[in-house]
Amino acid sequence: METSSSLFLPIIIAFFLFLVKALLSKNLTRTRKPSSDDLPPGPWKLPFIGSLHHLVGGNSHRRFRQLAETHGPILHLKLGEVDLVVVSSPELAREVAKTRDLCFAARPQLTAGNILFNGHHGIATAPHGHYWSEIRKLCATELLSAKRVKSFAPIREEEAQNLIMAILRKTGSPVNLSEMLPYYTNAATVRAAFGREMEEKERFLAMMKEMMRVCSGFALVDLFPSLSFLGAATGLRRRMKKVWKEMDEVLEKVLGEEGDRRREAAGEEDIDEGVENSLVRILKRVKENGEFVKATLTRDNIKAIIVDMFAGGTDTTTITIIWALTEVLRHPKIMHKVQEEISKVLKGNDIIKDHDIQKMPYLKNVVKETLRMHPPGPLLLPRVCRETTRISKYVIPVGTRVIINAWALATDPKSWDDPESFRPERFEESEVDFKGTDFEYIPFGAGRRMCPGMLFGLAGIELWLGHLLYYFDWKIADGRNPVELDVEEEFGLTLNRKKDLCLIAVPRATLLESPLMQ
Ligand code: HEM
Repeated sequence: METSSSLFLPIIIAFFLFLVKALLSKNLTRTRKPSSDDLPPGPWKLPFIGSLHHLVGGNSHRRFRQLAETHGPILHLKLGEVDLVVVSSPELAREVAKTRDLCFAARPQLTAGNILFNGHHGIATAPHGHYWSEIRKLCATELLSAKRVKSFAPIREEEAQNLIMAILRKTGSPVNLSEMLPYYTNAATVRAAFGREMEEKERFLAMMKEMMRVCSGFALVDLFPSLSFLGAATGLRRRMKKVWKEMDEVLEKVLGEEGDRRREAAGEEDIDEGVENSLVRILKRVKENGEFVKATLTRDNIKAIIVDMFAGGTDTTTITIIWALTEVLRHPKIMHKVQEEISKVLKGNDIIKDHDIQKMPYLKNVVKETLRMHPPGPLLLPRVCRETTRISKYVIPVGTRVIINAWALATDPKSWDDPESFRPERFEESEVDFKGTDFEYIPFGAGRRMCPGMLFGLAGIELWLGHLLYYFDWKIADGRNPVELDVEEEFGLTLNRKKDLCLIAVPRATLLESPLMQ
């Protein structure tokens, strides 16, 4: 949700379009009044835009926390025509994502979801129902299961080594890690999804980027659904259709090639294991064999699922590594402790393997602490109330969008000692985990809609971060001390570091003397 001051121009345009429409029809419709006095409290609202002005001038997770400090841990806001409830305490988050999970298991149906993939859903935007529960089951048992994630270990290791060698080639000059990292994290996802490198990888990744850009914008039409012409007036529909057309072309080609390769391989004893194990192959098998009992899996669904894996997985992975690296560089003692831990585990064998990571609890706690302070999805993904219900003593009308401010929960002094300090050791002293049962810490969400890609994401983050910390020391390009790195944020679809992370890599003996150099 974009909340910069640039929000106002589209609002003003929308306001005038609204007036014109109302005057032409001579039927000035009133904004629906709250259905009951029992709605949660919230800040004062203006006609037409509702509470939108309260979100200007800051990232929304921080604005919501400020509003919660004044009005309490459950807030009601009106964003244009849309009712929004934001919860900011572990007890209320538990009510939404556990006690009344079924009531809040739907996602809002937004313009993007209806245009991209011809309205055929992947996972994240799929309405709660048979299709969604079948695909979630498939994620748990096959697509993103622990066994499948483990089977991708060689891909992760190879891409991690490719990343290290690419950085090594730039020794002495600044490396923009915010630009370089996605290339390798995406390459690993491409290989997991399609079973091999992709001919049109550059084009596909550029399309993914454009798709994320189009979707992260402020979609006015989604806040004023009665003014459906806004989608055309703001050019959003046209941009979405254009992106989808190109993305569809690339995906059609990949799916077609995959079929050709299988036909060629039929009869051969050695069918390529990577292709056999790929996410696309599993999905095509499920489609061909009609393995979904209560729903149909279409070709467009397959494309949407693959795009969801990229959209849900690559940005979140890269951002977490960038934040972890930033925090570790700001805390040299932590850096030293991680390097020592990795050395100890490797015992002179200087190539980090996926399975080594399980013996590195401190590195894992660095990642945990990063996800506490800098969750890539600080507000999780929005849910929609499927039937009128209550949270605490307040009425939540059907159709209300509900957001859990996971960042506020994870930085609340009532739950955390010294929450603003980066201290991985706090997880040595506590049992709190991110598996969706400790509601003060839910960076992957909780309940039925919890992230199905947690294991896949963590496996990459831990391995790549381990590589970056073990094989290099780092300096800031402008000569400042790394402890001075800033932690300024920018929130679009995900919570990014505002400035790109540009560093100079200094290869350590661990790299120069390692088998990677042979
Ligand atoms: C650091 C890594 C990641 C983080 C922090 C993260 C976080 C999240 C969060 C907060 C949600 C919403 C949960 C809710 O509403 O309760 C989510 C949903 C989702 N994530 Fe992730 N994610 C990560 C990696 C991945 C990866 C690697 C994939 C796939 C390969 C993935 C695929 C998805 C999908 C498909 C959903 C939608 C689930 C649904 O609506 O049923 N995520 N993720």
